Amino acid sequence: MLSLDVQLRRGRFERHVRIEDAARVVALTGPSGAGKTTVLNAIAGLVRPRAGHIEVDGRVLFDSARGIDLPAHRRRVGYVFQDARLFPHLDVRGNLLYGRHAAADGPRFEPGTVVALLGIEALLARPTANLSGGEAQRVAIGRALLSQPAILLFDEPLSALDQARRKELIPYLQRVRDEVRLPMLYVSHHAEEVQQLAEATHRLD
Ligand SMILES: Nc1ncnc2c1ncn2[C@@H]1O[C@H](COP(=O)(O)OP(=O)(O)OP(=O)(O)O)[C@@H](O)[C@H]1O
Repeated sequence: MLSLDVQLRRGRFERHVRIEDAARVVALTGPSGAGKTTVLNAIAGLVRPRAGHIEVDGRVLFDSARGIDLPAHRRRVGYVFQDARLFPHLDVRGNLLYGRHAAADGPRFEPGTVVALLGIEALLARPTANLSGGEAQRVAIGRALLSQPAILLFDEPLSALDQARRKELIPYLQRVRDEVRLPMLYVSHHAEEVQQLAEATHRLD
């Protein structure tokens, strides 16, 4: 699970955030500019907190008092953004395998399992340019899983989709939640989405 207690600063924005929750799937909500993306970026190692600590399942990613600050590529964070951010020069298979890592203790997520979980078998040879928004997000989630993450971060992954596509993607997110059983931090503005996906909610005001 996630244990985070950090002092964040981005330009003139400064705030303290503490998330200690026994729940495995936590939604992060709050108004625009409250710092939700900054929290995700701090966990991913893309923003350095001024002070504090970040732990995932007891593994320390950052601890200012102990001088620990793992580089982003060693944090084992799977990050899914609003837009899928797929590589346009690679087909779906190439995107899935791009960030593939063999974890030291053997890969936990295999391509075949991940492809089946997300229902993307038929897309493997497709270029990414003509995927629908929902298909692209499923590929982005698959790519994140194949990097063998210890935690999944979602930054409003449904917000670029229309209502119908949102409804289509929710069951896949629920399957990921229930079958891969990783800690998840899920940023969303939508109460209904939060209620369908998260076990607990942490609000930044
Ligand atoms: N690189 C940066 N330089 C300066 N200020 C920044 C930078 N990145 C973010 N900020 C500021 O930090 C604050 C928090 O931004 P952040 O993107 O984390 O908010 P958010 O809660 O995710 O908002 P939204 O819901 O609109 O995505 C904002 O005031 C933003 O302007």
